[in-house]
Amino acid sequence: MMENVFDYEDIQLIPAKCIVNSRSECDTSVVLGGYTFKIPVVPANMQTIIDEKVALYLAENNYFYIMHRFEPEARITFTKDMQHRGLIASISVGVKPEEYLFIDQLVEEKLVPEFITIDIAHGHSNAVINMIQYIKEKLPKSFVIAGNVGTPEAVRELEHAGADATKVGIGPGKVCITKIKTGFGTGGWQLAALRWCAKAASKPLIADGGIRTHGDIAKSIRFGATMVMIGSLFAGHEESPGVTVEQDGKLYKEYFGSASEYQKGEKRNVEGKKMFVEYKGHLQDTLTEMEQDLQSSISYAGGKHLQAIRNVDYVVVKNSIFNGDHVY
Ligand SMILES: NC(=O)C1=CN([C@@H]2O[C@H](COP(=O)(O)OP(=O)(O)OC[C@H]3O[C@@H](n4cnc5c(N)ncnc54)[C@H](OP(=O)(O)O)[C@@H]3O)[C@@H](O)[C@H]2O)C=CC1
Ligand SMILES: Nc1nc2c(ncn2[C@@H]2O[C@H](COP(=O)(O)O)[C@@H](O)[C@H]2O)c(=O)[nH]1
Repeated sequence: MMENVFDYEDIQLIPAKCIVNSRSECDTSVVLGGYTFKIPVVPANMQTIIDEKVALYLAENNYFYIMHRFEPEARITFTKDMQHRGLIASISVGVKPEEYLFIDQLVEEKLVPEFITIDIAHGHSNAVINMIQYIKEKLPKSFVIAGNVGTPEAVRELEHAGADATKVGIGPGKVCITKIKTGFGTGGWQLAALRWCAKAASKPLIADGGIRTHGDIAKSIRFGATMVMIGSLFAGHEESPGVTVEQDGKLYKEYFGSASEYQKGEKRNVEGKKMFVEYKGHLQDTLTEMEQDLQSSISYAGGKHLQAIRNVDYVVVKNSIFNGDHVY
């Protein structure tokens, strides 16, 4: 049994002496797969979070992106288009037999996506291990992100199979009902699970799900993440692909799980739900605010680079950091 578990809301990082005169001196950039990105954040590869337009915007502006896998036939054209523009191609795959044919098709067309993410709910499986090995054999230059996992054994096995990074988080997502329907996952202790996985990881970890505030990004870095994947905080933008609805004069955007009935088109093995989040303007405003908040985090960590956050002390303040306040 795991003891002393905690989640984002239970932790406060402890400030160290500031070494900058302005937060603008703090550098939030991160390197993944040999590419440098502006912030250690990637919008979730879900259909209400990213589409071709959002992917293009992110890539053109040096933000990491991962295109979803729910329009499988569009991926070849997408990869060609992005690379034709001199941008990275970062796509997702599943593990069913047709996905092996898709990898073969990439090879036939001499297309090598810079990033391929294997996007599966229970990533600690032979199905994912076999897919990692297949991609690494056929497209050795593609950077493979594999997941999702929630244990050090899983991180070790996927890294051993050839994954270049692993994605941690089973059940902490805002539209996730895995924890309720199956009793399993890292929901409620995602940050502690990340720390546990980080002890085994020899390659980058992506913390996926459960980020509710920008401070949670810094906390993820502190506990071992190189990057964080975020869904709900990106769902409410003008550019977000989810449908916009109006109720009582207020705008909302649709956000649904990749394992929801809405995504699957059927009620079979449903582990996700749909919700509406408040409309919050343009994507770039959120990205800029995330960058500024992270610059501030770095200054509190007493450094000039993200790495400084890794070294700070922390306290566990069980469920109390909001003091009854709302997040915003
Ligand atoms: N991060 C998270 O907590 C979660 C994320 N999701 C998201 O939902 C989407 C759908 O995920 P997923 O169902 O994995 O993908 P798929 O629907 O593509 O399923 C992939 C394959 O794995 C099998 N499979 C799925 N779950 C299990 C399991 N628990 N044990 C054994 N085999 C399994 C499926 O068969 P069969 O359906 O017949 O079992 C299928 O053959 C993904 O985008 C994923 O990221 C879903 C749940 C949790
Ligand atoms: N259990 C489920 N998890 C899902 C589903 N669709 C996506 N996800 C995961 O959630 C995160 C985003 O989390 P958020 O807290 O930032 O909103 C995403 O990246 C997936 O890993 C689903 O249907 N069921």
